[in-house]
Amino acid sequence: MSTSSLVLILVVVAVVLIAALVTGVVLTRRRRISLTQKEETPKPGGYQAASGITFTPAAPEATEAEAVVVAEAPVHPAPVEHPVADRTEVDGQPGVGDDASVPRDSVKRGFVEVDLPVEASEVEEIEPTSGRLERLRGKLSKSRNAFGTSLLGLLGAGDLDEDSWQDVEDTLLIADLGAATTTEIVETLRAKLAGAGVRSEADAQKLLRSVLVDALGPRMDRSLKALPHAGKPAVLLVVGVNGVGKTTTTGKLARVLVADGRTVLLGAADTFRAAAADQLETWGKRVGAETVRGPEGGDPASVAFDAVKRGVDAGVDTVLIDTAGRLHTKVGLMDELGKVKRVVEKQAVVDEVLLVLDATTGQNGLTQARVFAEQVAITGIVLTKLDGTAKGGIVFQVQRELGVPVKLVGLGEGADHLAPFEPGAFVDALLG
Ligand SMILES: Nc1nc2c(ncn2[C@@H]2O[C@H](COP(=O)(O)OP(=O)(O)OP(=O)(O)O)[C@@H](O)[C@H]2O)c(=O)[nH]1
Repeated sequence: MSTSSLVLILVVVAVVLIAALVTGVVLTRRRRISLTQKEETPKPGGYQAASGITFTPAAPEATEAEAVVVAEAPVHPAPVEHPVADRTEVDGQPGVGDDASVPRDSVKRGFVEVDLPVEASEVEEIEPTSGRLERLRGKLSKSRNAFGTSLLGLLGAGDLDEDSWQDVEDTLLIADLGAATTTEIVETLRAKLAGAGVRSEADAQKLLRSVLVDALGPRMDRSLKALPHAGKPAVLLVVGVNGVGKTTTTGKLARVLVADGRTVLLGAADTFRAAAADQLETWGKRVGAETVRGPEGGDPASVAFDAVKRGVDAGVDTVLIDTAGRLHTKVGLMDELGKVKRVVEKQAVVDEVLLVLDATTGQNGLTQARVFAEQVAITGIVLTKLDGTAKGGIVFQVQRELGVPVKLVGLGEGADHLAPFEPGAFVDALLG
């Protein structure tokens, strides 16, 4: 073999080796890029499961997008906008400076930034809601002294003469049961006492208990319509004149719901009182609930609208709206209340309109109740400050007047001093 043939063979072998090497490198790189892309693609549902389990236990049915927004809700009051329409780049190149737009996955980045452990540790322990009325029965001591004790003393004494029956009637009237309820109760007691053979205070207590419980409409539906339906949150409006305890009740109610594992959003539609929104926001923070508020003196209906919209977008279970209570005798405020309800109803059903009444105001509270009931359909009454009055009998009267059940009672300024109203437990507390 000549030298030139040997050189030719070596050159051919070298070319083949180089070609094989280049092909191998290219194939290897392609394979690695392909693998990296697969790893970056999220597994279906993986993101949703993580956020749902960790942050949204009350809404496992939420879609992936909803779950992410809900997870952000307690810590990011302002909704994360997706300004797709504002995207300025049209050539596929990233914008710079003022032309830069938010990437499509910006919501997920927000989710990563959420500092939940800190927020969670600040959320307070909430007292269990069941049995609260029994636990708080001591708070009704003023009414018990004025009402139960004297009634039992009168009835337990045996046969009652007309003067004693007059005393029974006066006791009921002084306790604010109202004329109609008092007459009804006295007539029932007279009829039953005659045939029941009451000989001791224990007999009298048993009879009195059953008559009073019956007068409180024990079969009225006192459940709070506060659970989501048709994929939307329940919406509750809290109404009443100023100072009765609307904001406090809204805050206490948020705690009750959170204690039951619900997600809550608060709407500060009381834009008339400077501190009301701050007060509500503080209540919200204590249970990790977001508060939507507007400018002071702003349009309450607009705040209520924004709150419900935010609640729907965030997928919360319940939206509680605290309304303004100034000037209840002025047509303006009542018109405003009607407007708040109508505006909210453009987005979701208003499930409850809770009228808050201050039990210490007696007849004045009833006058307020009538004015409010003419404007909006009241679905439930919250009677506050029962701890501060000897006139717990207002419960009987207000239910009778409005034909609407007392659903909750306020028994103190403490954060958990709000109890579901239960006729049996209430009468037991009054009778000792
Ligand atoms: N003792 C007692 N005080 C209560 C109860 N509920 C509310 N309060 C107090 O009543 C006062 C007024 O309560 P708010 O919640 O600010 O009343 P509001 O109706 O929102 O008042 P405006 O915002 O002015 O309309 C506060 O000092 C509350 O602590 C209750 O059940 N018992």
